[in-house]
Amino acid sequence: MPSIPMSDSLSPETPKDMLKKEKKSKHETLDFDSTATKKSKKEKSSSSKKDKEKDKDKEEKKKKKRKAVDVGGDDKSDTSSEVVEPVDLKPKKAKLMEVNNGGGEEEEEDPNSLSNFRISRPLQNALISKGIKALFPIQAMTFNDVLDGGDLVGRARTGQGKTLAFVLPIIESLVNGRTKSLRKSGYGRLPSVLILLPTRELATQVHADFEVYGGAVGLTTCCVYGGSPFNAQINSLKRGVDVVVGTPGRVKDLLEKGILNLGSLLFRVLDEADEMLRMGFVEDVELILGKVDDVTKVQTLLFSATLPIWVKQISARFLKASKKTVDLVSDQKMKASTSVRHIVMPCSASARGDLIPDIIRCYSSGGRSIIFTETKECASQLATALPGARPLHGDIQQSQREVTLKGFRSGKFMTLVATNVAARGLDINDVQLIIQCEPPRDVEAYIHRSGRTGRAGNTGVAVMLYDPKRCSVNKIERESGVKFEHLSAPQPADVAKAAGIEAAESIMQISDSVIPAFKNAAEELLSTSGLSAADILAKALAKAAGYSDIKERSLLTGMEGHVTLLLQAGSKIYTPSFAFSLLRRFLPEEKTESVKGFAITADQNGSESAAGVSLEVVKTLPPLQEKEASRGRFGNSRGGYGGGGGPRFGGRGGGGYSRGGGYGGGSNNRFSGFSRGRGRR
Ligand SMILES: Nc1ncnc2c1ncn2[C@@H]1O[C@H](COP(=O)(O)OP(=O)(O)OP(=O)(O)O)[C@@H](O)[C@H]1O
Repeated sequence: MPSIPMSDSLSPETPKDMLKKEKKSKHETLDFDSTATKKSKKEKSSSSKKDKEKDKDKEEKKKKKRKAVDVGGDDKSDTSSEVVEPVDLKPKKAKLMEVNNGGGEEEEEDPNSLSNFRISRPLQNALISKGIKALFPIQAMTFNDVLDGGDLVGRARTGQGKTLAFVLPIIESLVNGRTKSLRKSGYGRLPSVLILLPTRELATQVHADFEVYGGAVGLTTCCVYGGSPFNAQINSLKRGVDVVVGTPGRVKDLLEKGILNLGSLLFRVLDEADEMLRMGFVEDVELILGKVDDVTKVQTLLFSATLPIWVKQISARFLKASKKTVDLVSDQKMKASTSVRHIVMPCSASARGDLIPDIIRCYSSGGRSIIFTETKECASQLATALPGARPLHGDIQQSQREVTLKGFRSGKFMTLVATNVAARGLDINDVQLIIQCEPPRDVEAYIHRSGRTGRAGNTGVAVMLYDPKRCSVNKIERESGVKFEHLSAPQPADVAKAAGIEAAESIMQISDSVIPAFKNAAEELLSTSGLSAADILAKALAKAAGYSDIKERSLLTGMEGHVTLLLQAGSKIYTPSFAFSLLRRFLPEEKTESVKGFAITADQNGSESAAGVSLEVVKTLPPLQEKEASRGRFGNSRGGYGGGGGPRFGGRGGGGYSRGGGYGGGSNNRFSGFSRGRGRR
């Protein structure tokens, strides 16, 4: 859809007969409305209260899983991500009737509860101390096979517990199971387990899991990755460890130096195998796997989000023919997390800095946010621009990366701006919001980035920004199986309303002791300002919330100081120049001059009943024609979307115009634009 940007020069003297009352858009449901969201949240919570009365215990358990974010309004079913048989991570309840004191009482038992698996008491205790009482499906479906010695290829969506799917049966096997007698012990022992992961951050994370759960049963673990000194790793390996977790490059180095010896290996695990391929670790991985002489003595487990040809080849070459494949994604359409609300929002690169804080305000529920950028420079710049944010990318020294991740995990700061270095596997508590500054190059990156939220059965929100004039979200939507919610940028006024409520709450918490000191000034203001007490208080709340002015924001680009208009005509609008000719016909030249860009709406087959031309301010963005569809037709057009130099259309947002007759016949085509608003924040 061509978009018409308009400057605040749209004068009030626009002919009255041209003005048309703002129509209620049929796309209104897409608009961000913080008050509506709040209302639906309240409604939702009140209905859950009723449920609670019915079954208090049940609801209590549910509440533990359902964290602060309410991801859906009442209309969620229309627009939210497609849910394809989500793997239910909540405890399953097989109900057993038991007679107790003469009365029937229901006792609930989870078939995946820890006690139903061959997990020793100390390990069970360690799991329970971390809040884990039952195995997740990928764990339950693989535990016995791994414990009994089988090779395995495992696949499950992000955040569904793939790590413990190998950590737990390996530990149990080494301590109580099949490999107990084979495991080396004593000073200088060779490792029994090798885990390969693509990044240092992931290696550190998996190492931490082995420390907690393996440590509980007396196993020691060492983590080896590049960018950190060799000495500590060498000393640890010389002393002897049971488990080595590392990245392929450093593991290979240690093997070649003769420091790491895989002669006693009982288990090897490739985690995020497809990412190791993508990162170019093919040769290293193959070399490392080839170091084991007798593969019959080693159990090999492979976990991967996708199964590209190399991963299949690796599994054919290095896993036993009897291997089992447990694939909880398989050919299901929905590859991304089903507990995440997937949103796409038009936004130009230059508007990101202003828009992102508002997105965080609207969608993070006060939790952590991770923002993904395509480049390291962009991550650094954005982290500098956003208050309280820190960058994480490959050019940052390893020691600093560790400090940053630690600070983010511990809540020292709540916004991380990262490149794909943080896309895979990172498991950070309470990440409520993922923002992707632009669509990633491949669908896997989308799946993994958005999978940093909505983990372990919790919910989350993933917002992907895109510039409709540069790219499309169709490919990612098609390949990930996600059904995106198309929302436009939250309007600063809506965000400010929510901020005002928070500011009012915080004002009420201020001690009465301040009143005497400020009362005179307040009374003076009241008597001299000419404003009502409510107006003055509104300004004070705005100040407390950090607002000094409020601008409108383009629905097409997220740019502040712009308003989006919708132009409709009774005949097809193929080019911006035709749209401009329409505008010129009805509006003064200076109005058309202020148009800053265009996009063509998707509904090419408009209503034939449209009698003439209308121009109106829109509150919600109608679906846009996809970039692929418009390429060629508008690519070289004069005054294209967001471009300068094209014909312009001036105007201040508000109202619109229409004129009957004129363009009869043909379908009703739409042409929307944005114009400068007035306010300033
Ligand atoms: N059985 C369980 N019960 C409760 N929480 C669990 C269970 N298993 C794992 N978790 C938690 O779920 C979270 C996600 O687990 P994990 O990081 O292993 O997921 P993943 O499938 O490897 O995700 P990704 O594909 O993103 O790497 C972790 O915080 C983990 O502690």
